[in-house]
Amino acid sequence: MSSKITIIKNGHFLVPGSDKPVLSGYMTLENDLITYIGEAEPAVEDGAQVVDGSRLLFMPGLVNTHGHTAMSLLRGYGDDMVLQTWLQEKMWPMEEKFTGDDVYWGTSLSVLEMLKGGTTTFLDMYDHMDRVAEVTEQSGIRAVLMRGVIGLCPEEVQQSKLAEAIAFARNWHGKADGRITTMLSPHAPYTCPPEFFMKFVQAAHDLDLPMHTHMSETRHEVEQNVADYGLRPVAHLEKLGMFTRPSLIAHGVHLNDEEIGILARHNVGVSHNPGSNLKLASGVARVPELLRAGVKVSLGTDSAASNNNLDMFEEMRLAALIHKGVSGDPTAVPAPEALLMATEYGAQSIFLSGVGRLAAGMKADFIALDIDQPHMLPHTDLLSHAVYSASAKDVEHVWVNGQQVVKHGQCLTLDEEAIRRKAQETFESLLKR
Ligand SMILES: N[C@@H](CCSC[C@H]1O[C@@H](n2cnc3c(=O)[nH]cnc32)[C@H](O)[C@@H]1O)C(=O)O
Ligand SMILES: [Zn+2]
Repeated sequence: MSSKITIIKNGHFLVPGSDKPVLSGYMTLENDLITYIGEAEPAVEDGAQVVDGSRLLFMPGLVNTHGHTAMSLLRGYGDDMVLQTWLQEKMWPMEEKFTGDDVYWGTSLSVLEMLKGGTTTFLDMYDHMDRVAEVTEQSGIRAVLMRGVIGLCPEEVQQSKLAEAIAFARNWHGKADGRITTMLSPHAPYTCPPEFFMKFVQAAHDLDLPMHTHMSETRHEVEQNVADYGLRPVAHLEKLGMFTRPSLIAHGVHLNDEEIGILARHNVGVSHNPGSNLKLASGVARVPELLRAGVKVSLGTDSAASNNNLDMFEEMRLAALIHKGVSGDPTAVPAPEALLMATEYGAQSIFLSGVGRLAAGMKADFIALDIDQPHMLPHTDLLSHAVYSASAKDVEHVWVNGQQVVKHGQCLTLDEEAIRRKAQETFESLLKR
């Protein structure tokens, strides 16, 4: 098969953390990989597709490291309540009715929103995961998928959920041209009893897979964990062996210094979800302290039912702003760090190598923003604009694994009209069931 070669000319490219964080020049792609990025014009081969990059800002695709995509169907269905009430009174009763088809359409809605908004990789912890994998295959997006498991049920049900999680992780790891990888994810220490949680740890060892869970999201959770097990959640999960596996925890809002030390020592990543944490009044995670301790902090939206959108630009901006406000230090989480959290650190924290940065040899997962709009001018510092001024609506083009999936704001891989109609119909039918 002949190679597909693309050259982007006269663009601006974001390379946070490098000597030239805003580079003006050229980028070339060959099939699924970036083969060159630099100021000098590379030789163009015959038959290469040429993209005019002027008026566009190219940056790595955003990596959303925590979410429950099908819950977009419940966007706006439970606002202004704390986590436990929101879960028990609003989310769980509705989710109990979700069929595979519902998850298919809810996930399609989310993936459409994410791709159009510049997210090229997402993590999903949910149910009916075969259908989530199906949407991932069709849409061209990259995903780290796992069957989330709540263990507040009889032992036989626990066992069958665990078996399902294992089968899913085994079947789909490396599928869709390598765009899908898998992990194992007990939902949370407060929904999975210790012996059950440990079965996931054992399975993760057997399958050599990383682990993911919700942890230390609310003060109530921490107090309850101490009351039930005599330990705060971090020490509890350490004791259950989770951190003997490569791990990522979602939220980590309520952590003391000792716990931050434990996470750093075991190289455990934290998916920071500022929008969801603010909306559910869970609190503000100690991100500057986590970063200072060397913990890999990435960004996630959580579901659209607690956010209420999947705009990773908003998450990046929130992360860059709230920690300044809370600490009184304007240098807390500066723009390049927020951008790294949304890209390179994100990829690393979900164990994807070769994703998250514009560099030769990396996967061609990148996006282009329209920088000709009033809120993106003048071009003082385009990296600053990407973090402090931009939003999902500015995304003009998106490539994943070398394939263009969004062109001039239109998704090329999904049937947008069908998704719009089905999302509305599905929500209405859920209300009647
Ligand atoms: N229904 C599954 C479990 C699904 S895992 C994903 C779960 O996470 C829940 N969820 C969504 N956001 C949050 C959050 O911020 N904290 C804790 N749980 C959440 C969501 O309602 C969903 O039930 C079972 O059979 O065991
Ligand atoms: Zn969650």
